[in-house]
Amino acid sequence: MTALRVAVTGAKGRMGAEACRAVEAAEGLELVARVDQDDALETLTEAGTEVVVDFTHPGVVMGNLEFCVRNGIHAVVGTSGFTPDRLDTIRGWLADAPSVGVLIAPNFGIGAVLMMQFAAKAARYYESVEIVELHHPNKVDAPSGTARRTAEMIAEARSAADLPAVPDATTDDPDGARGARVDGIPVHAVRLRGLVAHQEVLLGDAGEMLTIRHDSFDRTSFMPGVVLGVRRVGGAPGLTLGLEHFLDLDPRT
Ligand SMILES: NC(=O)C1=CN([C@@H]2O[C@H](COP(=O)(O)OP(=O)(O)OC[C@H]3O[C@@H](n4cnc5c(N)ncnc54)[C@H](OP(=O)(O)O)[C@@H]3O)[C@@H](O)[C@H]2O)C=CC1
Ligand SMILES: O=C(O)C1=N[C@H](C(=O)O)C[C@H](O)C1
Repeated sequence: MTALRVAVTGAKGRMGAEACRAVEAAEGLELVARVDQDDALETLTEAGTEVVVDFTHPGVVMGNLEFCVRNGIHAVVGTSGFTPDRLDTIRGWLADAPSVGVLIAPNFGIGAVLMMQFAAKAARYYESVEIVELHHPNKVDAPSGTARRTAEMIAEARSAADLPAVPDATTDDPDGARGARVDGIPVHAVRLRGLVAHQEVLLGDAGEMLTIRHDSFDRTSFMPGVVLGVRRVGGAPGLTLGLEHFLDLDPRT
Protein backbone atom coordinates (compact mmCIF):
# COMPACT_ATOMS: atom_id res chain seq x y z
CA MET A 1 0.00 0.00 0.00
CA THR A 2 1.37 3.45 -0.88
CA ALA A 3 1.76 5.90 1.99
CA LEU A 4 -0.52 8.93 2.32
CA ARG A 5 1.47 12.04 1.42
CA VAL A 6 1.16 14.56 4.27
CA ALA A 7 2.54 18.08 4.69
CA VAL A 8 2.51 20.32 7.76
CA THR A 9 2.04 24.10 7.60
CA GLY A 10 3.39 25.95 10.62
CA ALA A 11 5.96 23.17 10.80
CA LYS A 12 8.43 25.10 12.98
CA GLY A 13 5.82 26.04 15.59
CA ARG A 14 5.01 24.31 18.87
CA MET A 15 2.20 22.20 17.40
CA GLY A 16 3.57 21.94 13.87
CA ALA A 17 6.86 20.46 15.05
CA GLU A 18 5.00 17.91 17.18
CA ALA A 19 2.71 17.10 14.23
CA CYS A 20 5.74 16.49 11.97
CA ARG A 21 7.08 13.98 14.52
CA ALA A 22 3.69 12.27 14.79
CA VAL A 23 3.26 11.97 11.02
CA GLU A 24 6.79 10.60 10.62
CA ALA A 25 6.09 8.00 13.31
CA ALA A 26 2.68 6.94 11.96
CA GLU A 27 2.39 3.84 9.84
CA GLY A 28 1.08 4.51 6.33
CA LEU A 29 1.81 8.26 6.44
CA GLU A 30 4.73 10.00 4.76
CA LEU A 31 5.80 13.55 5.65
CA VAL A 32 6.50 15.13 2.25
CA ALA A 33 6.79 18.84 3.14
CA ARG A 34 7.33 21.16 6.10
CA VAL A 35 6.06 24.65 5.36
CA ASP A 36 6.52 27.65 7.63
CA GLN A 37 6.31 31.44 7.53
CA ASP A 38 8.67 32.17 4.62
CA ASP A 39 7.90 29.17 2.42
CA ALA A 40 5.70 29.35 -0.68
CA LEU A 41 2.45 27.40 -0.57
CA GLU A 42 3.41 25.93 -3.96
CA THR A 43 5.79 23.73 -1.94
CA LEU A 44 2.66 21.73 -1.10
CA THR A 45 1.67 21.02 -4.70
CA GLU A 46 5.29 20.44 -5.81
CA ALA A 47 5.59 17.78 -3.10
CA GLY A 48 2.43 15.99 -4.28
CA THR A 49 0.71 16.57 -0.96
CA GLU A 50 -2.58 14.73 -0.40
CA VAL A 51 -3.34 16.00 3.13
CA VAL A 52 -2.17 19.20 4.83
CA VAL A 53 -2.07 19.59 8.60
CA ASP A 54 -2.32 23.29 9.51
CA PHE A 55 -1.11 24.69 12.83
CA THR A 56 -0.31 28.28 11.88
CA HIS A 57 -2.07 31.43 12.97
CA PRO A 58 -5.68 32.67 12.83
CA GLY A 59 -4.49 35.48 10.53
CA VAL A 60 -3.10 33.19 7.81
CA VAL A 61 -5.07 29.95 8.01
CA MET A 62 -7.84 31.04 5.62
CA GLY A 63 -5.33 31.76 2.83
CA ASN A 64 -3.70 28.37 3.40
CA LEU A 65 -7.06 26.62 3.29
CA GLU A 66 -8.19 28.37 0.12
CA PHE A 67 -4.98 27.23 -1.55
CA CYS A 68 -5.52 23.64 -0.41
CA VAL A 69 -9.15 23.43 -1.51
CA ARG A 70 -8.41 25.02 -4.90
CA ASN A 71 -5.61 22.49 -5.45
CA GLY A 72 -7.60 19.42 -4.37
CA ILE A 73 -5.64 18.91 -1.14
CA HIS A 74 -7.51 17.65 1.93
CA ALA A 75 -6.91 19.68 5.11
CA VAL A 76 -6.78 18.86 8.80
CA VAL A 77 -6.89 22.16 10.62
CA GLY A 78 -5.98 22.76 14.25
CA THR A 79 -5.48 26.49 13.99
CA SER A 80 -7.99 28.51 15.98
CA GLY A 81 -10.06 31.53 14.93
CA PHE A 82 -12.99 29.93 13.10
CA THR A 83 -16.10 32.12 13.26
CA PRO A 84 -19.41 31.03 11.66
CA ASP A 85 -18.63 33.46 8.78
CA ARG A 86 -15.29 31.78 8.13
CA LEU A 87 -16.91 28.34 8.13
CA ASP A 88 -19.45 29.57 5.55
CA THR A 89 -16.63 30.87 3.35
CA ILE A 90 -14.95 27.45 3.45
CA ARG A 91 -18.25 25.74 2.59
CA GLY A 92 -18.42 28.05 -0.45
CA TRP A 93 -14.94 26.99 -1.63
CA LEU A 94 -15.80 23.33 -1.05
CA ALA A 95 -18.95 23.62 -3.16
CA ASP A 96 -16.59 24.03 -6.14
CA ALA A 97 -14.37 21.13 -5.00
CA PRO A 98 -16.81 18.42 -3.91
CA SER A 99 -14.20 15.67 -3.47
CA VAL A 100 -12.08 17.66 -0.98
CA GLY A 101 -12.39 17.10 2.77
CA VAL A 102 -11.63 19.74 5.40
CA LEU A 103 -11.60 18.91 9.10
CA ILE A 104 -11.64 21.89 11.45
CA ALA A 105 -10.88 20.54 14.92
CA PRO A 106 -11.00 23.14 17.72
CA ASN A 107 -9.23 20.57 19.87
CA PHE A 108 -7.53 17.27 18.89
CA GLY A 109 -7.30 15.97 22.46
CA ILE A 110 -9.66 13.02 22.81
CA GLY A 111 -10.41 14.00 26.41
CA ALA A 112 -11.05 17.60 25.38
CA VAL A 113 -13.52 16.45 22.72
CA LEU A 114 -15.30 14.34 25.34
CA MET A 115 -15.28 17.29 27.78
CA MET A 116 -17.06 19.39 25.14
CA GLN A 117 -19.57 16.63 24.45
CA PHE A 118 -20.27 16.09 28.16
CA ALA A 119 -20.72 19.83 28.69
CA ALA A 120 -23.21 20.07 25.83
CA LYS A 121 -25.07 17.04 27.18
CA ALA A 122 -25.26 18.51 30.69
CA ALA A 123 -26.17 22.03 29.56
CA ARG A 124 -29.94 21.70 29.49
CA TYR A 125 -30.10 20.56 33.12
CA TYR A 126 -28.47 23.69 34.61
CA GLU A 127 -29.63 27.27 34.99
CA SER A 128 -26.07 28.67 35.05
CA VAL A 129 -22.98 27.85 33.04
CA GLU A 130 -19.60 29.52 32.63
CA ILE A 131 -16.41 28.44 30.84
CA VAL A 132 -12.89 29.03 32.13
CA GLU A 133 -10.09 28.32 29.64
CA LEU A 134 -6.49 28.33 30.85
CA HIS A 135 -3.46 28.39 28.52
CA HIS A 136 0.25 29.12 28.22
CA PRO A 137 1.04 32.85 27.94
CA ASN A 138 2.38 32.54 24.36
CA LYS A 139 -1.11 31.94 23.01
CA VAL A 140 -2.10 34.85 20.75
CA ASP A 141 -5.89 34.55 20.70
CA ALA A 142 -8.59 34.67 23.37
CA PRO A 143 -10.92 33.10 24.06
CA SER A 144 -9.52 29.81 22.79
CA GLY A 145 -11.12 28.04 19.84
CA THR A 146 -12.06 25.22 22.19
CA ALA A 147 -13.86 27.59 24.56
CA ARG A 148 -15.62 29.29 21.67
CA ARG A 149 -16.87 25.99 20.24
CA THR A 150 -17.87 24.71 23.69
CA ALA A 151 -19.91 27.86 24.25
CA GLU A 152 -21.61 27.43 20.86
CA MET A 153 -22.48 23.81 21.64
CA ILE A 154 -23.81 24.72 25.09
CA ALA A 155 -25.84 27.61 23.67
CA GLU A 156 -27.36 25.30 21.03
CA ALA A 157 -28.33 22.77 23.72
CA ARG A 158 -29.84 25.48 25.94
CA SER A 159 -31.77 26.93 23.06
CA ALA A 160 -33.13 23.50 22.05
CA ALA A 161 -34.32 23.09 25.66
CA ASP A 162 -35.89 26.58 25.66
CA LEU A 163 -33.72 27.74 28.56
CA PRO A 164 -33.59 31.49 29.19
CA ALA A 165 -30.36 33.49 29.35
CA VAL A 166 -27.99 32.57 32.18
CA PRO A 167 -28.88 34.57 35.30
CA ASP A 168 -26.58 37.51 36.03
CA ALA A 169 -27.51 40.65 37.94
CA THR A 170 -24.31 42.51 37.01
CA THR A 171 -25.00 46.07 35.88
CA ASP A 172 -21.64 47.66 36.75
CA ASP A 173 -18.54 46.05 35.19
CA PRO A 174 -16.34 48.83 33.74
CA ASP A 175 -13.25 46.57 33.46
CA GLY A 176 -14.88 43.51 31.93
CA ALA A 177 -14.43 41.34 35.02
CA ARG A 178 -17.36 39.17 33.95
CA GLY A 179 -15.41 37.99 30.91
CA ALA A 180 -16.43 37.65 27.27
CA ARG A 181 -19.81 36.38 26.06
CA VAL A 182 -19.90 33.79 23.29
CA ASP A 183 -23.47 33.12 22.17
CA GLY A 184 -24.54 34.42 25.58
CA ILE A 185 -22.26 32.07 27.55
CA PRO A 186 -19.67 33.78 29.81
CA VAL A 187 -16.10 32.77 28.92
CA HIS A 188 -13.02 33.64 30.99
CA ALA A 189 -9.44 33.33 29.71
CA VAL A 190 -6.41 32.74 31.96
CA ARG A 191 -2.81 32.97 30.63
CA LEU A 192 -0.27 31.48 33.01
CA ARG A 193 3.37 30.35 32.73
CA GLY A 194 3.56 26.59 33.24
CA LEU A 195 0.20 25.80 31.66
CA VAL A 196 -0.37 24.13 28.29
CA ALA A 197 -4.12 23.86 27.50
CA HIS A 198 -6.89 23.42 30.06
CA GLN A 199 -10.60 24.10 30.33
CA GLU A 200 -13.28 23.96 32.98
CA VAL A 201 -16.99 24.13 32.36
CA LEU A 202 -18.90 25.12 35.51
CA LEU A 203 -22.58 24.25 35.57
CA GLY A 204 -24.68 25.50 38.49
CA ASP A 205 -28.18 25.06 39.76
CA ALA A 206 -29.90 25.45 43.13
CA GLY A 207 -27.69 23.79 45.75
CA GLU A 208 -25.24 22.09 43.36
CA MET A 209 -22.44 22.54 40.87
CA LEU A 210 -21.06 20.18 38.21
CA THR A 211 -17.48 20.85 37.08
CA ILE A 212 -16.20 19.26 33.86
CA ARG A 213 -12.47 19.74 33.43
CA HIS A 214 -9.87 18.66 30.91
CA ASP A 215 -6.10 19.20 31.05
CA SER A 216 -3.54 18.80 28.28
CA PHE A 217 -0.21 18.70 30.12
CA ASP A 218 1.81 18.06 26.97
CA ARG A 219 1.26 18.64 23.23
CA THR A 220 1.68 14.93 22.56
CA SER A 221 -1.90 14.67 23.89
CA PHE A 222 -3.17 16.16 20.62
CA MET A 223 -1.31 13.80 18.28
CA PRO A 224 -3.54 10.68 18.22
CA GLY A 225 -6.35 13.01 17.17
CA VAL A 226 -4.23 14.65 14.48
CA VAL A 227 -3.21 11.28 13.01
CA LEU A 228 -6.82 10.07 13.12
CA GLY A 229 -7.92 13.22 11.30
CA VAL A 230 -5.26 12.72 8.62
CA ARG A 231 -6.34 9.13 8.04
CA ARG A 232 -10.07 9.94 7.89
CA VAL A 233 -10.36 13.36 6.20
CA GLY A 234 -10.01 12.09 2.60
CA GLY A 235 -13.03 9.83 3.12
CA ALA A 236 -15.17 12.72 4.39
CA PRO A 237 -15.67 15.23 1.56
CA GLY A 238 -16.97 18.67 2.60
CA LEU A 239 -16.53 20.44 5.91
CA THR A 240 -16.34 18.49 9.17
CA LEU A 241 -16.41 20.60 12.33
CA GLY A 242 -15.01 18.74 15.32
CA LEU A 243 -13.03 15.53 15.74
CA GLU A 244 -16.06 13.92 17.42
CA HIS A 245 -17.39 13.08 13.95
CA PHE A 246 -14.42 10.74 13.42
CA LEU A 247 -14.55 9.14 16.87
CA ASP A 248 -17.49 6.76 16.37
CA LEU A 249 -19.08 8.00 19.60
CA ASP A 250 -22.01 5.95 20.87
CA PRO A 251 -24.95 7.06 18.68
CA ARG A 252 -27.37 6.61 21.64
CA THR A 253 -25.73 9.52 23.54
N1 LIG B 1 -6.78 22.12 17.59
C1 LIG B 1 -5.90 21.82 18.55
O1 LIG B 1 -5.95 20.74 19.17
C2 LIG B 1 -4.82 22.79 18.86
C3 LIG B 1 -4.78 23.98 18.21
N2 LIG B 1 -3.79 24.87 18.45
C4 LIG B 1 -3.80 26.07 17.62
O2 LIG B 1 -2.80 25.92 16.62
C5 LIG B 1 -2.28 27.20 16.26
C6 LIG B 1 -0.77 27.19 16.38
O3 LIG B 1 -0.42 27.05 17.74
P1 LIG B 1 1.12 26.95 18.16
O4 LIG B 1 1.77 25.82 17.46
O5 LIG B 1 1.12 26.98 19.63
O6 LIG B 1 1.68 28.34 17.59
P2 LIG B 1 3.17 28.69 17.13
O7 LIG B 1 3.23 30.18 17.08
O8 LIG B 1 4.15 27.96 17.98
O9 LIG B 1 3.28 28.09 15.66
C7 LIG B 1 2.75 28.69 14.51
C8 LIG B 1 3.75 28.52 13.41
O10 LIG B 1 3.16 28.94 12.19
C9 LIG B 1 4.11 29.76 11.52
N3 LIG B 1 3.48 30.60 10.53
C10 LIG B 1 3.03 31.86 10.62
N4 LIG B 1 2.54 32.28 9.45
C11 LIG B 1 2.67 31.25 8.59
C12 LIG B 1 2.35 31.07 7.23
N5 LIG B 1 1.80 32.05 6.50
N6 LIG B 1 2.60 29.86 6.66
C13 LIG B 1 3.16 28.89 7.36
N7 LIG B 1 3.52 29.01 8.66
C14 LIG B 1 3.26 30.17 9.27
C15 LIG B 1 4.75 30.53 12.65
O11 LIG B 1 5.94 31.18 12.25
P3 LIG B 1 6.41 32.51 13.06
O12 LIG B 1 6.61 32.06 14.47
O13 LIG B 1 7.65 32.93 12.35
O14 LIG B 1 5.27 33.50 12.94
C16 LIG B 1 5.01 29.38 13.62
O15 LIG B 1 6.16 28.64 13.28
C17 LIG B 1 -3.00 28.20 17.17
O16 LIG B 1 -4.09 28.76 16.49
C18 LIG B 1 -3.47 27.35 18.33
O17 LIG B 1 -4.59 27.89 18.98
C19 LIG B 1 -2.82 24.62 19.37
C20 LIG B 1 -2.83 23.47 20.09
C21 LIG B 1 -3.82 22.44 19.89
O1 LIG C 1 -3.03 27.69 21.50
C1 LIG C 1 -3.12 26.58 22.10
O2 LIG C 1 -2.22 26.14 22.80
C2 LIG C 1 -4.36 25.81 21.95
N1 LIG C 1 -5.23 26.21 21.08
C3 LIG C 1 -6.46 25.59 20.78
C4 LIG C 1 -7.61 26.49 21.13
O3 LIG C 1 -7.52 27.71 20.87
O4 LIG C 1 -8.62 26.00 21.65
C5 LIG C 1 -6.57 24.20 21.35
C6 LIG C 1 -5.94 24.02 22.69
O5 LIG C 1 -6.73 24.67 23.62
C7 LIG C 1 -4.52 24.56 22.69
